[in-house]
Amino acid sequence: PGEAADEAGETGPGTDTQATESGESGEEVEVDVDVAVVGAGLSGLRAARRLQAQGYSVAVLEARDRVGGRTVTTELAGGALAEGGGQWVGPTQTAILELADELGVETFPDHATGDTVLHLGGLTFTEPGGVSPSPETAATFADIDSLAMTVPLGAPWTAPDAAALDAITVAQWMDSQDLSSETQQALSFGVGATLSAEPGQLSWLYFLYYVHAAGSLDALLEGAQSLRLRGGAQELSVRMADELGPALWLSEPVSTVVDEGERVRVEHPSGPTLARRVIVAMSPLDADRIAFEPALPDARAQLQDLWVTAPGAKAHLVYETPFWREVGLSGQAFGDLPGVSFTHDNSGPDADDPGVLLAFIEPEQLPADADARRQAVVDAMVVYFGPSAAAPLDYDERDWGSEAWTTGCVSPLPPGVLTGPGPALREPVGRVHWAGTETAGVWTGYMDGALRAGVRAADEVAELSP
Ligand SMILES: Cc1cc2nc3c(=O)[nH]c(=O)nc-3n(C[C@H](O)[C@H](O)[C@H](O)COP(=O)(O)OP(=O)(O)OC[C@H]3O[C@@H](n4cnc5c(N)ncnc54)[C@H](O)[C@@H]3O)c2cc1C
Ligand SMILES: [Mg+2]
Repeated sequence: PGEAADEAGETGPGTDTQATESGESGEEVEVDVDVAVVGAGLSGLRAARRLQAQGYSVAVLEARDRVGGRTVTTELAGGALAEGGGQWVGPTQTAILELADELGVETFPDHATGDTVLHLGGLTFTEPGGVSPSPETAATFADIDSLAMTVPLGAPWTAPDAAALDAITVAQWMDSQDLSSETQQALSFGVGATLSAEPGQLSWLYFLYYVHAAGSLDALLEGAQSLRLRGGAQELSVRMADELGPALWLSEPVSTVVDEGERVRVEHPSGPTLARRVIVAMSPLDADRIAFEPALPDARAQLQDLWVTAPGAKAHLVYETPFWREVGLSGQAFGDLPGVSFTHDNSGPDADDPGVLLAFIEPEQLPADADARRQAVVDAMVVYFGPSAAAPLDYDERDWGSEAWTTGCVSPLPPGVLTGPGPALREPVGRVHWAGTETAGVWTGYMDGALRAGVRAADEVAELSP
């Protein structure tokens, strides 16, 4: 980037001052910034941070009035925090651990010691946490790990037998094996916990790709949930945003991206922003709500049309203390109560922090009225943890199914997508590049993958010296 580009970075988009540099054809091309990044989730912010550090001018355009995308932290009574979106990290998620370190955000161990509450068919009982799987389950998981390693990171469509693996669901694969019901349940639980899907919905190839991207099934089901971030996961985005300064534009939904050949015109309420290149940093389904001119190539358009995301919702209940710990409970409960099937201890790291119970809820199974829904969640907590749960100091709910700018949390792809238009996932279209956790080869679907994708997209753009 030249000096002119740096100047444009100081003034930001939508101003009269424009940088002028030679375009590829030798003609002068006017732009506001070198790179426009659409979306201020972890991926877009990471890309912008990297480009800015290398001297490129950037403008980050975010639809919401906040940064963080699928991570959002809300302060509740007593200073308790609700983690409305992504929250857990693990020891092999080095991209996020390194960034947290760089930004001064500490990690702390997730609390999961103690007995688990099970409530099934009207009966409540407890089970020691950390029960080890049967030898058969362990052997099946090891087989799945080996098969997953044959699926190339970032290019699952090139796996040997990709077409056959992508033609069946996880359920069909399970049926083809001679698995005990315990192993089937363990795998079904894993599919539900990681991708909010039933085994009958999910492509077998996609699941193997997800396992390889995480390193192993154990990394996916255990490791990925072992640490949390002090101050909440959104803090990473808030700190990256602080450093970006005026290059960040909130409440600026991008409606249209016009590739004019030597520059891109990005339309948003106080735009347009003119950039040499654009990084669209969101899931393919969210990107599908932006109009692209000229029209996207067939494969990319088809990918966006076929992409699937699963909604998800979390409720947080604040108590004076984590009272369940005193009676040896972990705060984890699994049960068949409608709409509240899983809970977790989401208290803060310090001894005097209030107690926080997180409930993964299914809003469609709960009353539509907000007060009645809250009461139903509280009632479920009483069933799981006793009368001490009856009067929370505070309550927070986040339903991603009703958020304007996010279609869903994770992407449970059905058969046929990866081996269909899959290769269009990361393929730049003219001057438009793609980030977002869905494009990550390592830890795809996770916050760590979002950061890796941001770095990769930034390097892709820098390599072309925009
Ligand atoms: C409930 C839930 C629980 C999760 N749990 C975990 C977990 O424990 N650990 C983990 O690692 N991951 C978890 N995840 C996944 C993790 O949050 C995501 O992988 C990650 O945050 C994605 O980051 P991203 O930047 O790729 O996308 P996003 O965060 O989705 O960012 C996209 C951004 O683009 C913006 N945008 C959309 N459309 C436009 C437009 N037209 N113009 C401008 N801006 C636009 C959006 O507002 C958003 O800010 C969870 C997600 C959810 C929802
Ligand atoms: Mg479309």
